Amino acid sequence: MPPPHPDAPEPGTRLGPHYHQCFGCGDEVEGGLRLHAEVGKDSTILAEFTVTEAHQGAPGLAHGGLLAVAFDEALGNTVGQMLREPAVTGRLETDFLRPVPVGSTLHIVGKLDGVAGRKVYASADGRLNDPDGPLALRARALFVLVDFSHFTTHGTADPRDVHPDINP
Ligand SMILES: CCCCCCCCCCCCCC(=O)SCCNC(=O)CCNC(=O)[C@H](O)C(C)(C)COP(=O)(O)OP(=O)(O)OC[C@H]1O[C@@H](n2cnc3c(N)ncnc32)[C@H](O)[C@@H]1OP(=O)(O)O
Repeated sequence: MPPPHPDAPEPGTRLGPHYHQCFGCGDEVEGGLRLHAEVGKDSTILAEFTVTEAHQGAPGLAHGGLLAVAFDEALGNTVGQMLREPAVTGRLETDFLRPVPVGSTLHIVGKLDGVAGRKVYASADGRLNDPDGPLALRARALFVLVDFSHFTTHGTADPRDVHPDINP
């Protein structure tokens, strides 16, 4: 494992949305997850979001795909903040261990597991209603480091939309 980038934010730093219209963390998306994140100890990212009625798959229960979005977001933040390089999800694997009811808050801890060339491995646990609550989900992901042009070539991004810190 490489050490975190020298410019990686310090533990305790609150991380705002990386993009205001991001479904995972944006504050301008109706029904979005509005996931909040901060830097934890030992190069972890602590993220949380509260399941609302907009996130249901069955009556009163969170949709599994939306829970996977939360992990994609938390893990993407872990990779991006700790390595300070743009990356995209190549693979995301999620174990659903317990149902997650509407109204509950999911507490996610993401960590880097390794880097091999452009491939970055990361994993996360999600606990119900308390950082020490019952384990509800586990996820593992492979992110691939990309040049910033990925977002301008394939998307409509103005660099400033994605993250002010990674403007060329
Ligand atoms: C900086 C500040 C940051 C701030 C925080 C930001 C927070 C952001 C939070 C956002 C969170 C949300 C985030 C989102 O939702 S990101 C949105 C969802 N993801 C995508 O749209 C990605 C779409 N895919 C692609 O663009 C390309 O396929 C990529 C770029 C991934 C690779 O195409 P590219 O042509 O560039 O590279 P390559 O094909 O030579 O592959 C390179 C290496 O990777 C390995 N590989 C690739 N795919 C897989 C796979 N599926 N399983 C296993 N391995 C895989 C591959 O074998 C090779 O390995 P090796 O042969 O070298 O050993």
